[in-house]
Amino acid sequence: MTVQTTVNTYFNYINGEWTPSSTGNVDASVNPANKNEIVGYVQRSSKEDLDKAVAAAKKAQVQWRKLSGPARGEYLYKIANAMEKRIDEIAETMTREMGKTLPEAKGETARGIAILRYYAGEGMRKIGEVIPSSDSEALMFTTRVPLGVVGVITPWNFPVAIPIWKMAPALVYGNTVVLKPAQETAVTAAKIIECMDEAGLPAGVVNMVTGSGSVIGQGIIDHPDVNGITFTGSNQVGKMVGQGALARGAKYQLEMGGKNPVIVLEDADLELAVDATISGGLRSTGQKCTCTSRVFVQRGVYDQFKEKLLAKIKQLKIGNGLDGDTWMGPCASESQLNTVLYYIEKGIEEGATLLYGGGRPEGGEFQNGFYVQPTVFENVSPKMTIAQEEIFGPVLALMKVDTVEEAIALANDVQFGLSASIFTKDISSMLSFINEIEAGLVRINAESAGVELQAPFGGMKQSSSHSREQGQAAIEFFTSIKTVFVKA
Ligand SMILES: NC(=O)C1=CN([C@@H]2O[C@H](COP(=O)(O)OP(=O)(O)OC[C@H]3O[C@@H](n4cnc5c(N)ncnc54)[C@H](O)[C@@H]3O)[C@@H](O)[C@H]2O)C=CC1
Ligand SMILES: O=C(O)CCC(=O)C(=O)O
Repeated sequence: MTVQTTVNTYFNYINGEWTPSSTGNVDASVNPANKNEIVGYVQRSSKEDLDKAVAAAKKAQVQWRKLSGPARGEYLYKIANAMEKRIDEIAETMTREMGKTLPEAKGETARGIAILRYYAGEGMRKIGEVIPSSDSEALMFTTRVPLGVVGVITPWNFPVAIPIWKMAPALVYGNTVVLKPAQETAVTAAKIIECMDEAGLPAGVVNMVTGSGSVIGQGIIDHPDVNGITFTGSNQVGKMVGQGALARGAKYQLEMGGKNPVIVLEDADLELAVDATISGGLRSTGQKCTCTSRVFVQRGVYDQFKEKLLAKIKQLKIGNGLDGDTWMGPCASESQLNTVLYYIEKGIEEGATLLYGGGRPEGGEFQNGFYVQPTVFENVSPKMTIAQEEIFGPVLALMKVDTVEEAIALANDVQFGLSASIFTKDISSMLSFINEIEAGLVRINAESAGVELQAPFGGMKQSSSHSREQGQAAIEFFTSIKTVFVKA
């Protein structure tokens, strides 16, 4: 057992001040690689704390929206610089709090910095266009205005990138923010906010309130002064956010689950397909909404693909994400581990064949962490639970197909439509896939996970609210268009 000497307590950030919750209660954020290690204590806040944060954001918005886009962008550059100085500390905190490996955590933090710089630049780009009026003496154009106060509700799987890809565009387009990060990764979130504070962001422009989803998340949904809500997380909660926001006329944006397919055709580069399936399915312990979970392999290469896949998976080193040779860390929490184990049991119960993994690794350092083995099933039929529901763990379901048409039809036979990949050299198979696949991210000869910050991100069907985040698409959510007609 690790002996800890000091464990920091992290406060809410309200109106530019680090503020303890009025409840006096805190939650321990634990290290999923070693549940005896507490990474920090975070506030278990009340509706009263949230009300203060929303009031601060509302007040600050009056001045913040008056700044020019380039001036707001300058603040984002400063935040990026502050984060860059602390990249190692933030990445290490993320690994200790959430479990992903240190290189992944560092990559994610670097991505957060790049996102801030991207949106800093967006502060200088156009926000409207001139449209010819039918009146030749009039000027007609569009401009954009901020929504006001934006509630940002985020999950634990990308504790830096997701809050930043929501907050950076919110801010640059003139909104103020109340962030409610996942309680599981609230220490990492506090470190991002510390960088915002160090960058001298005016008081109230960004606020953070930590606590339970049912109190603080629901409080954001219901708050009359929160004008827009951007959410990433489970479908169940996403629907509550959407319905609650709609009921009071607030704007909302939801990014939710995936059940992402990979199709491997007979002409595929099998080494590439195997590596991409492993990376797309098992990196971050399968805890990405873009993770590969179903693999449709054409009959002629099925056995070869399976053998290569299993041989490589057997080599993967599971362990603490801080250890240099670890490839896959633990699940992010005990509850996520239990969810993954539940789905593995369900797969076995419903008659799928377990090819590899299926349980918790035993012995030594694994005893105190939320570890699970990478797991591969075959003989999975399309209606089985493990072929339909999001698992959010390192579990792959292999399915044999005869044709590309069959593969695409089965790939589409789920409620989700986030990301999808195909491995082939045949241009007509690629084109059928691009046209027919029901997914917001369509990937050819590349893994299903992998998002570029300058491109639109979002899903079809039940994976999102049909909106897109990131890149220039973000302006659509974080602003309202005004169509202006001017006649002298
Ligand atoms: N699409 C994605 O990126 C993610 C999907 N998930 C899926 O969700 C499952 C459960 O993970 P959770 O962390 O429990 O996700 P969740 O949807 O419960 O949590 C996401 C965020 O919503 C907040 N929240 C929870 N209840 C709320 C409520 N009633 N009102 C408003 N906000 C609320 C949480 O505190 C957190 O900040 C995972 O197993 C996975 O399948 C989880 C995280 C990310
Ligand atoms: O794959 C990525 O980088 C982003 C995935 C994502 O948005 C998520 O898992 O919530």
